[in-house]
Amino acid sequence: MRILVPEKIEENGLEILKQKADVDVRLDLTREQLLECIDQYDALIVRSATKVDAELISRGINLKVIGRAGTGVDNIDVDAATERGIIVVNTPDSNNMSAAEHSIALLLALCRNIPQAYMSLKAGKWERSKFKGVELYDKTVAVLGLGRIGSLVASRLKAFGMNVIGYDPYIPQERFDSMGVEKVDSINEIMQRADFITVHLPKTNETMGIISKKEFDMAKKELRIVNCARGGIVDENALYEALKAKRIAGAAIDVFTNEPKEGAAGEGFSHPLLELDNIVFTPHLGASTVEAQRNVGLAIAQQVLNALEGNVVEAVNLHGLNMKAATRLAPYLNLAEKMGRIYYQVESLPAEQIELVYSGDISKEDTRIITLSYLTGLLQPVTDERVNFVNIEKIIHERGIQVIESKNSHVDYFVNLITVNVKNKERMMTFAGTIFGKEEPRIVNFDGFEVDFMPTEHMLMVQNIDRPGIIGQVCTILGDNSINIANMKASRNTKHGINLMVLDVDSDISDEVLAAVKRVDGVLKAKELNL
Ligand SMILES: NC(=O)C1=CN([C@@H]2O[C@H](COP(=O)(O)OP(=O)(O)OC[C@H]3O[C@@H](n4cnc5c(N)ncnc54)[C@H](O)[C@@H]3O)[C@@H](O)[C@H]2O)C=CC1
Ligand SMILES: O=C(O)CCC(=O)C(=O)O
Repeated sequence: MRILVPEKIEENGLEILKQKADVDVRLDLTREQLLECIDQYDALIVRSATKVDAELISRGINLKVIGRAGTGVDNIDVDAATERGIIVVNTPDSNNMSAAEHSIALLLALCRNIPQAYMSLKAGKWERSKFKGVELYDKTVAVLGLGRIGSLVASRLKAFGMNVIGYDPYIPQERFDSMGVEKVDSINEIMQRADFITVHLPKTNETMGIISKKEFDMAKKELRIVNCARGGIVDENALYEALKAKRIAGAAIDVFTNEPKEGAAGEGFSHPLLELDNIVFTPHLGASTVEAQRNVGLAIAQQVLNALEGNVVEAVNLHGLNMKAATRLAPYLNLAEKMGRIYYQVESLPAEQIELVYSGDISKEDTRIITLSYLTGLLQPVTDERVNFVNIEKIIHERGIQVIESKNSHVDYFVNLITVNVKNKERMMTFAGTIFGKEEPRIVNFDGFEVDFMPTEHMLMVQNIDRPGIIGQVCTILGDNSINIANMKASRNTKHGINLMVLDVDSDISDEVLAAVKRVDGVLKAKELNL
C-alpha cells in the first residue's frame, strides 16, 4: 500500500501509517507534480491547502481513500470521489476545541487591539489612548452555525456574561434551549441585533457570501465579526468595503478564499484586507495547536488505514449510514456480501428487481447497511468499477435495478433469516442465509433447494437428475484431479426430480474439470462458486 502525504501531518500519525504502508511525505510537490504521480498511490492525505478536485481524482486510478487531516472537506470534490468509489474520511472531532479557542482568541484580540498595540509598542511607541477597546460583557453575540465548534464557542462566550443568540435552521429548538442560546430565524435579525458575530458554518453553496454587502448595510456600526470557519462565508469584498468605510467596527479573520500552500512550494500572500487597520488576522491557525495536530495525526492515520484494510469507517461519503451498527452487524454484512456474490456466478441474465426480506431478530435492526453489503457483493464481480458502500446505490440506480426491503418479525426454524428474491426477465431465484451461533454464515436456501452450507472460497454447485450414481461419478472426477472435498451437501427437489449438490473443495476447479463434471450423464448444470 502506498500513501502520499503532500502536507504536514504530525509524526505520530506518520509512524502509524509507516507500520503498514509505504508513506511518501512530499511537502514540495507542485500541482503538476501531484497530478503526475497520484496514479501510484492507494491513499492521499491532505490538510486544507491541497485542492483534491475532479481532475486529480480522475488521475488517481489506484486511489481508494482520500484522508482529510482536519474537518472541512471543501477542498475535496467529494462527489467525484464518490463516483469512483473512493472513500473520503476526515477527523471532525479532533481539532474542534482548538478552532473554538482560536475563535475566542481572535475575538479578544480584536476587541482589545492586541496585534496593533503589540506592533506599536515593538516600534517603541507608548500609545494607550489609541488602543482603547471594548468589553464582551453584557453584549449580544451571534453564533452562526451551532455544530461542533459553534456550540463550544457559544458555551465559552456565555461564561463572559454575553447574551448569546444563534442562527442554525438545521438544529432543533431543544438544542438551543439546552445551550441557553436564543434561536434567531433570520440573518437580517442577526445583523440588526448583534454587537459581535462569530461564524462556524461549513462552506456550502448556501453559506458562501451569507454575510455580504446587504447584511453589512443592516449591521450596527459597532459590529465586530470573526470568521474562523472558511474564507468567503463572509464575502471578502463586502467586508473590505464595510471596514474601510467604518460601516462596522472590526473583523478578525483566520481563513481566506484563496490560501497559499505552506512549505518549499509555498508562495507569499497578499490580500486587500491586509491593508486595513481595523482587522486582525491569522494564517489559518484555527487547528494549529500541539493537541489538535496530535489528535488529527492519530485519527487520520487510523481512519485511512481502516479504510484501506476494508474495515468499518465513518466516512464523509457514506451518506448517513450508521457505521457504528456495522461493527455489531459485521457477521450479517459478511453473510449478505457472500449471498450477493452467488447470483451472477449461477445466472447470466441481469437482475432487474431484488427483494430482501429480513426475518426474526435481524428485522429489528437498521438493515440498510446489510442491503448495501448484499448489493456490493452482487455487482462487484460484474463491473470494472470499484464498488463499495460509497457508490453502490448510485451504480444500482444507474443500472435500473429496483431494490425492495421488507421485514418480518416471525420466522420458522431460524433465529434470523435473510431471504433474497432476485428477479430477471425470465424468472425469480430465491436464496436465503442465516447466522449460526454468533458469526457463522450459512446458506439455507439455494435457488429453491433447502440446503445448509457454509459459503467458502472454492465451491462446486451441481444440479443433476435425481438418480443413483451421479454423485459418485462427480466425486471421482474431483478425486482423480487431486481436488480434495472438504464438505458436501445434497438436497433434492422431489417435485421436479432434481438434486442439488454443493461441494466445498480445497482448491480451484479448472475449466477442464468443470467440463468433465458437465459431461457426466444426468448432470444438468455445474458451476464453480467463489464465495
Ligand atoms: N480555522 C480552522 O482551522 C478550522 C476551521 N473549521 C471550520 O469550522 C466550520 C465549522 O466546523 P464544525 O463546527 O466542525 O462543523 P459542524 O458541521 O459541526 O457544524 C456546522 C453547523 O452549521 C450549520 N449549518 C449548515 N448550513 C447552514 C446554513 N446554511 N445556515 C445556518 N447554519 C448552517 C449546521 O446545521 C451545523 O450545525 C467549518 O467551516 C470547518 O471547516 C474547522 C476546524 C478548524
Ligand atoms: O490546520 C488545518 O489543516 C486546517 C484545519 C481546518 O480548517 C479544518 O480542519 O477544517
